[in-house]
Amino acid sequence: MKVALIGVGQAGGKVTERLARFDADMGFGAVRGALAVNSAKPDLQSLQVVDTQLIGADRVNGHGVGGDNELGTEIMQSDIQQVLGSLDGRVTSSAEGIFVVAGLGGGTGSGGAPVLVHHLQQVYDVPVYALGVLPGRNEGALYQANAGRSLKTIVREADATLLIDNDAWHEQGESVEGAFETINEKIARRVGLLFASGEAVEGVGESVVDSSEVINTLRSGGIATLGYASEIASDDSAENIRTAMTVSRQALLTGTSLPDATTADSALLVIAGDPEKIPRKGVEKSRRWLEDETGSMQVRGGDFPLESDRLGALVLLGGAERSARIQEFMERAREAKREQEREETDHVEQFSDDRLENLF
Ligand SMILES: Nc1nc2c(ncn2[C@@H]2O[C@H](COP(=O)(O)OP(=O)(O)OP(=O)(O)O)[C@@H](O)[C@H]2O)c(=O)[nH]1
Repeated sequence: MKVALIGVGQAGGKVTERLARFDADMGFGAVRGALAVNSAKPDLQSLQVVDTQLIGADRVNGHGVGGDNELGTEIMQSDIQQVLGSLDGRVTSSAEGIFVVAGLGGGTGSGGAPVLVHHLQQVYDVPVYALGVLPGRNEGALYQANAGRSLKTIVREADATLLIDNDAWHEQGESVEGAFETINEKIARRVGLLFASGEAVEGVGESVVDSSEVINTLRSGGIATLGYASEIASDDSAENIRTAMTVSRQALLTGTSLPDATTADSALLVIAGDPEKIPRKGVEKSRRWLEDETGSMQVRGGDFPLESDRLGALVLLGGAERSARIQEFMERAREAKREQEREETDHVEQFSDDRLENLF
C-alpha cells in the first residue's frame, strides 16, 4: 500500500522517521512522502530523513505546548494552510492512503492530529488514517486524559485509527520511557511490513496479498490493531503447517499492538516468508482459526513473498473498538479527567477554606 506519512508532535515525528527509514532500507518503496509537523523546534531538528514543518511559532516560539492539547488544537487550526501547503507534491497521485501519526497523550500531536485529519479529509480523495500511540498505564493522568479526548475525536475524523498501546510492544521490566526506542523500532517493522504488503513483490501469484486487501480491511472504520509474530521456518513447507498456526495465534494473542483486542468486524492475515516455505494448508487453517477467534465473517488473507529464513504472520483487525481494552482505557481517561477537575477545584477552594484566616 503506497502511503504518505505525516507525523505530528514528538512521538509522531520519531515514528514517522523510523517508518520512512525502514521502508527505504528494505527497498519497499511503499512510503511515498513523509513530513513531520511540530511546535517544538528541537524535536524537528533531531529528525534526519523526513521533511519538517514548524507550527505555532507566533504562540509558543518553537518550545512546544507542554502537554496542553487544547493549545495543540488551536495551533494546528491557525497554521493548517501552511501544513497543507507543505504537503503539496508529497501526497502525490501515487499515494493510496495518508497516515497521520501521533502520540495521543501529549500536546501538539494529541491536539493537532485530529484537526489535521479533518482538513486532509476535505482535500484528498484517498482514505485518511490515523496511527495513534496510547500512553502506557504508568504514564501520568494528564497523558491519559489527553489521549482519551484525542482518541475520541480522531476516531470520529479518520477513516480508521490504528492504535499502538505503549504497554504492548516493549520488553518486560523496561520502563516505558527507556523502551521508546524498542517500541518505535517494532512499530516501524510491523507497520512498515503492512504498508509493503502488495508492494515490491516479485513473481506475483494468486495468493499474494494486494494492497486493496489492507484498504478493505480498514474500511470497517473505528479502531484497528496490528499483530505480528515470526518463527524460523523449515525448508519443507509441509513441516511449516504448525509454524503458520503458531505464528498466527501469537500475532493475535500476544504480539498485538492493543493487547486483548480480539473481537473485530474484519481481519487480514498476511503470511510473510519465502514462497517455497509457505504451507497452503497451514495458511487456510490459520485463516479459519482467525475467523472463529475474531467472530468476523470478513477475514481476508494473502502471502507476502520475502527472502527470509523465518515465517511471519501479520494480523490486521478492523473495527476492534468493542474490545475490553478500549473500554478499560476510556475509563482510565475519564477517571484522569475527573481527577484533574477535582484537583482544579481543590486548588481554588484551598483559598476559600476558612480554617486559615485572611490577614485582613
Ligand atoms: N511509542 C512512543 N511513544 C512516545 C515517544 N515519545 C513520546 N511518546 C508518547 O507520546 C505521548 C507524548 O506525546 P509527545 O509526542 O511527546 O508530545 P507532543 O505531541 O510533542 O506535545 P508537546 O511536547 O506537549 O508539545 C506520551 O504518551 C508518550 O509516552 C516515542 O518515541 N515512542
